[in-house]
Amino acid sequence: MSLDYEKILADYERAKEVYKTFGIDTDEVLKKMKGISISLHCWQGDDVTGFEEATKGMGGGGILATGNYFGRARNGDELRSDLEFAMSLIPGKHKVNLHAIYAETDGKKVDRDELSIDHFEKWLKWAKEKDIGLDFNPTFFAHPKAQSGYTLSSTDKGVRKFWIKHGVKSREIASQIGKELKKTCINNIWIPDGSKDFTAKRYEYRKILKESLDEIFAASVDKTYLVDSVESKLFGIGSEAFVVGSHEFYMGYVFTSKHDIAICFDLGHFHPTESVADKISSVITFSKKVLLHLSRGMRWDSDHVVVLNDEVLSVSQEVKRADAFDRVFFALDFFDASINRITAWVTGARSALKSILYALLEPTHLLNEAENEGDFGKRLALLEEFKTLPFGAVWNKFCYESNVPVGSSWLDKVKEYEDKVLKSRI
Ligand SMILES: C[C@H](O)[C@H](O)[C@@H](O)C(=O)CO
Ligand SMILES: [Mn+2]
Repeated sequence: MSLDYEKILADYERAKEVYKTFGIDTDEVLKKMKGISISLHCWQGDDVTGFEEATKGMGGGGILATGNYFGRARNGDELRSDLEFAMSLIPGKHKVNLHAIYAETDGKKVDRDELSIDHFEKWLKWAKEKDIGLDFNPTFFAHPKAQSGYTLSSTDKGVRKFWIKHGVKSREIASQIGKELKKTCINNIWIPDGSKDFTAKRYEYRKILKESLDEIFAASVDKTYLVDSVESKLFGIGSEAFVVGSHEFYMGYVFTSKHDIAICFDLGHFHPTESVADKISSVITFSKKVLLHLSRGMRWDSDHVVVLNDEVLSVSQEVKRADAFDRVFFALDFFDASINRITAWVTGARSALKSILYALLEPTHLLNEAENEGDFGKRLALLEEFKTLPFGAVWNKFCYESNVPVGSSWLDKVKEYEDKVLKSRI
């Protein structure tokens, strides 16, 4: 269903008046929205397969994309074309998040410890053409040297050395990507290390991980555009009893390191009743940057497509209430192979952006006023009133102004692309 411009505009003008009575200038909010970018994870497009011939389908590290929908991107050109198409349906200008396994090596075997910026030339050229930023992730899974379940915390010196070198190379690549594009490039380290069952060696593994990270971060790289970050996890498939890189471990690490390292919170990496939204203000109090991996855990870290749920909304509200959009970076992290992968990207990205818009439209000053007056009933009542403000009309205007389909009409375009492009990949 699409709406015509006059209707979008009329609805918007009415919404603008309503928000004005609550002290919110919707035109200003729309201006802010145009400057907000989220990082689209390339791995939704191919079920985290990557382009390395030797490791394709190897899996591991608890990364599991379930489903068998046709049309998975099989190479860089297909993945870029799918991303480009997805981005044409998402309002705003966004970044693309790469993993090291998306290197393009012209058929040559280049192991992860030998990767360089040259292997990402096509991505760079494409990003320059599109004037978009790229983020980066070393890939510490789906590799023979990760099959023991330990990488940077391995007790095997050879294995550890290999992964440290991969970590160093990845930082170099991310730094160069940032410099080439003149845009921040976040290099996020997530490792799968852990144990399926009880271990008596938790302390030993964590000491080793600390040493490995120290080596990776000691290597000098130009940080003009590079933001380092580390991502924790509570448990994973195959690491149910113990995860070396836990939340406490990384909190300790970033707060004691002399290097400037952000902390990454993945919404699927905590106990289901734990609120990631609540963690943001704690971390930024100490001037640390935060990377968010927006995801949707279904009973566990299942990496379902992001929807506009309470969790995602509260995360955006916390960032808005702290006015921290310059210190908190939004990225998507889910992989669903059971539905059209472009529908997955667009749904997740549009929902993430809706949460940000919803948060920016919140008359937070009225909540603060009520709280300062000690009128907590008013605070609660206002929160409830805000839920039915005409947010949808502002969202539609944002889509319209961004030249992307308004309403659900983007689904027709996905269907066309599916028929024309994806079906031929079967
Ligand atoms: C592929 C990603 O790097 C990965 O999903 C990681 O960020 C994660 O969340 C692992 O559970
Ligand atoms: Mn993640």
